[in-house]
Amino acid sequence: MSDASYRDAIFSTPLDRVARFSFDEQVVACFPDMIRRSVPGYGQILGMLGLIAARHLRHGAHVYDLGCSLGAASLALAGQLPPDAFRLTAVDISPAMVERARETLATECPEHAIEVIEGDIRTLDYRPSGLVILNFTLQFLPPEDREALLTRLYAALEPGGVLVLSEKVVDPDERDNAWRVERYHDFKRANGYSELEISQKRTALENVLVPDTLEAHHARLARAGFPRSLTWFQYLNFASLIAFKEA
Ligand SMILES: C[S@@+](CC[C@H](N)C(=O)[O-])C[C@H]1O[C@@H](n2cnc3c(N)ncnc32)[C@H](O)[C@@H]1O
Ligand SMILES: O=C(O)C(=O)C[C@]1(C(=O)O)C=C[C@@H](O)C=C1
Repeated sequence: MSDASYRDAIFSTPLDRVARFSFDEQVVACFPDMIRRSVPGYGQILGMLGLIAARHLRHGAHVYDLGCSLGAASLALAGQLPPDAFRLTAVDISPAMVERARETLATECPEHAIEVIEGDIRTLDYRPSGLVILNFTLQFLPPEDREALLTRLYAALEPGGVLVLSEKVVDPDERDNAWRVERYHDFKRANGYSELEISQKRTALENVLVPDTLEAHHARLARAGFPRSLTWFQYLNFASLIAFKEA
């Protein structure tokens, strides 16, 4: 997938006006490089999805990859589980993402039953599923729409089903939060991003990516119906949670 990807240089030159970040063709063209250089632990999280599925997924159960972008989470599952282990629906609202994800998944894992659909995950009709993946997607929904989606996903999960939720997070302690964000910017610099790129992207993401605290995530998952959730991964201000439906 990354073979056809360009290096992310979107925010490398000064922009008169930094537009709101959007998942358009320009982002699609460099997305694998952008997300790998911008999300600490991204590869490790993808690597765990197959192991989580192997432990929690009933053979042949349905999986959703919501806000799939180029299908990296679906691809990770297909790389780790045989074709008869699951069926999967990957969904994204960006036509440019969906087009590329379709091509990639058809080429890379033709044996697996994976469909890619263009749609809004807030209004989709969900079928009974064993695993739902929200890998850095919920953070892009308006905060007021998040609980309703999780409530619908809880209802769609089969007994024993699990939801994996990866997010950029904020720390409620101002000093701790500042430390994490500063080290995150160091992480970006170490990955080749300039001060200009870091600051212009930050502006572009304002009010587009609205992060919650881990506490807010766990409380919201509980209100949505999940009796238990835990944070299984954290790297600076990026985390992944798993929420369980009772068996
Ligand atoms: C950071 S990317 C997700 C990365 C991807 N899950 C991965 O693991 O590589 C967020 C994605 O969510 C999608 N998205 C945002 N709002 C959405 C919505 N309401 N319905 C469906 N997809 C949405 C965006 O188009 C974008 O592709
Ligand atoms: O670059 C940042 O500051 C990010 O928050 C990274 C992040 C994300 O968390 O989704 C933001 C937008 C792109 O989708 C890729 C990664």
